[in-house]
Amino acid sequence: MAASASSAILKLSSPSTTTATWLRHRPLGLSSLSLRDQPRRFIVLSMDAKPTILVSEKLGEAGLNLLKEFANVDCSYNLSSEELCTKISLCDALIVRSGTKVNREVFESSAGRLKVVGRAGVGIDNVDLAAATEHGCLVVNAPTANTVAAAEHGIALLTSMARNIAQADASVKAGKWERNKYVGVSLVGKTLAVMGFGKVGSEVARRAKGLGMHVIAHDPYAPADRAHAIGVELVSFDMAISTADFISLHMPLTAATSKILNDENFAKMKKGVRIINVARGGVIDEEALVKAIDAGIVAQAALDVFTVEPPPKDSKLVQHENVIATPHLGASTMEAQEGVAIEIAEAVVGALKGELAATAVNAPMVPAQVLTELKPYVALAEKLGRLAVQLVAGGDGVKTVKVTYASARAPDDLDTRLLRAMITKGLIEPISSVFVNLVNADFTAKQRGLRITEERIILDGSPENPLESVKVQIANVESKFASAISDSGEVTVEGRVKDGIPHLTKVGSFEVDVSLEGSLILCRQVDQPGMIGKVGSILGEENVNVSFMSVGRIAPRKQAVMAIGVDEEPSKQSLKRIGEISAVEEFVYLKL
Ligand SMILES: NC(=O)c1ccc[n+]([C@@H]2O[C@H](COP(=O)([O-])OP(=O)(O)OC[C@H]3O[C@@H](n4cnc5c(N)ncnc54)[C@H](O)[C@@H]3O)[C@@H](O)[C@H]2O)c1
Ligand SMILES: O=C(O)[C@H](O)COP(=O)(O)O
Repeated sequence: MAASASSAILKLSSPSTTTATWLRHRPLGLSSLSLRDQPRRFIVLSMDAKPTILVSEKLGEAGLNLLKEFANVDCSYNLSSEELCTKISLCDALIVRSGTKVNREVFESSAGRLKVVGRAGVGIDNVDLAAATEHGCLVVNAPTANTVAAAEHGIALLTSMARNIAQADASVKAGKWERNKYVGVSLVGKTLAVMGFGKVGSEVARRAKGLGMHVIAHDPYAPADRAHAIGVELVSFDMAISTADFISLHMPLTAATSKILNDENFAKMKKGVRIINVARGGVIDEEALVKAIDAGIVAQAALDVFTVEPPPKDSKLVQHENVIATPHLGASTMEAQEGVAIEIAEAVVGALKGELAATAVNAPMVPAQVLTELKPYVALAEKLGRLAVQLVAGGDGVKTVKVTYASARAPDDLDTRLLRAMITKGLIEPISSVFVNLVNADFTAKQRGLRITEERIILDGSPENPLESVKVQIANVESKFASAISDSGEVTVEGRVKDGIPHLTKVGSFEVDVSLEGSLILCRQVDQPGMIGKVGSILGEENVNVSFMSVGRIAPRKQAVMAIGVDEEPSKQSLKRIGEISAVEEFVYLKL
């Protein structure tokens, strides 16, 4: 195919604006339909019916009020898993604390309607993140509002364990006066090992220093200077557990931390060590802990969290006289619960409105100002993906896609994750029943064996706009519109944003200029007078409004590609008549 040439533009009506689609979902009220049955039109939720938010555990009043301003709120506590699965198909968002298991079945039962899971707290080990991501469901948490409450509870357990407060209180209430039995141990000068030096761990460390303790910490990912700043030394795991008089656990429950305190590690501890756990029950092998207490290795344990919550009534661990227990109260202060409720309500409402959440757990975080700037480019990216895949003969063969961004911005000043996700959405949705958004785009591409590579072209000049152009190329495929194959052999479409509107500027090697709205007809023809009129009158006869027309040609009277934007879908008969115009060599109709 010859190189590109000049392009003539004929603007016929003014285009309307498009809306960013990073978390677009299927329309409300269609949850009972299968994915395949559902229309391929996506809407931004806030523009349509009021969403429904299910709150499955007690949430602070201030948060509930925020939710109610925006959505129908269903507060249904203590649901069985079956009840949750039944309700979820009618909900757009779910808000939980640690007591609700949001497993794969929940996402499957939602049939695609659930867009956001909000965890009103830190730990997300009760949410199946992989399943959420696969279903394109965003998970957000409230990571900061209960930090101080958890740290204070850790210190409360530490001090009350050291002075036998719980046992002594029970004894006095039972009418006894056992002053010799409840002699405690002092904290000052003792070594506390903080395992997990994150938000809660560092606050515990700070407070323990105030009690005169020597504080060390183990955290493979914590920066040493943050620890030094509060006078804490970061040490190895073995050093921490073998030198400590008190061990306080503050790491998340992950595959790596599951049962990290086990027989082997209890054996390394100092005899008489005391353990505090306000993290997650699963980080301790509870049977091993009972054995370690019975063997005198562990003198006492103070536990707020358990592998199974609530623990069985006859739990040896809970019943042990050297163990004090609280029912997962770390985050339960009035202040923390109000804070958590507001934090999660804002995150969930924001996500439902299509804003990117700062506390997203399973999606890349794109700051709001970047999102605003990228909005028209997001629409462009999705449309280029849709066009490119529809130009492929038998779209299923699409495996290798190259995206080229031309920009005057420095490489680290352009976040392309959102654009890549939207190109992926555009590439996959027209040829499948899969729904793609920012959350599941990379996963879905990988699952379908779609390899997307990205390249940057750095342009000279002032970087007023984030991007000059975006080019999408699909390699190793045939096209149903041969002119869409560029000189280098790929199906190629290129576009840019003009006055906030996405435009198609190149097809194959032909330059065109057509605003990307409605649908598009591409025709290759021998350039000659009267072509625009002929096509325009066929469409006009059936009242199809032409929004844009542009002709890109190699040279006068040689081959040209005409791009025609149409507001309505032309009938098959009209398309056939366009194809029958003698100068038309090939044509294709593409839905945007
Ligand atoms: N009991 C409660 O009510 C309550 C309240 C709040 C938080 N929590 C729990 O406390 C834990 C900490 O919460 P946070 O807000 O401080 O989280 P955080 O993410 O700020 O801190 C966790 C820290 O653990 C570290 N870590 C990860 N793997 C580790 C490992 N193998 N060994 C040592 N450190 C490791 C991380 O680097 C991080 O610094 C979480 O499990 C959370 O669910 C419980
Ligand atoms: O991870 C957390 O935030 C805490 O464990 C609090 O859990 P809760 O919200 O169930 O009290």
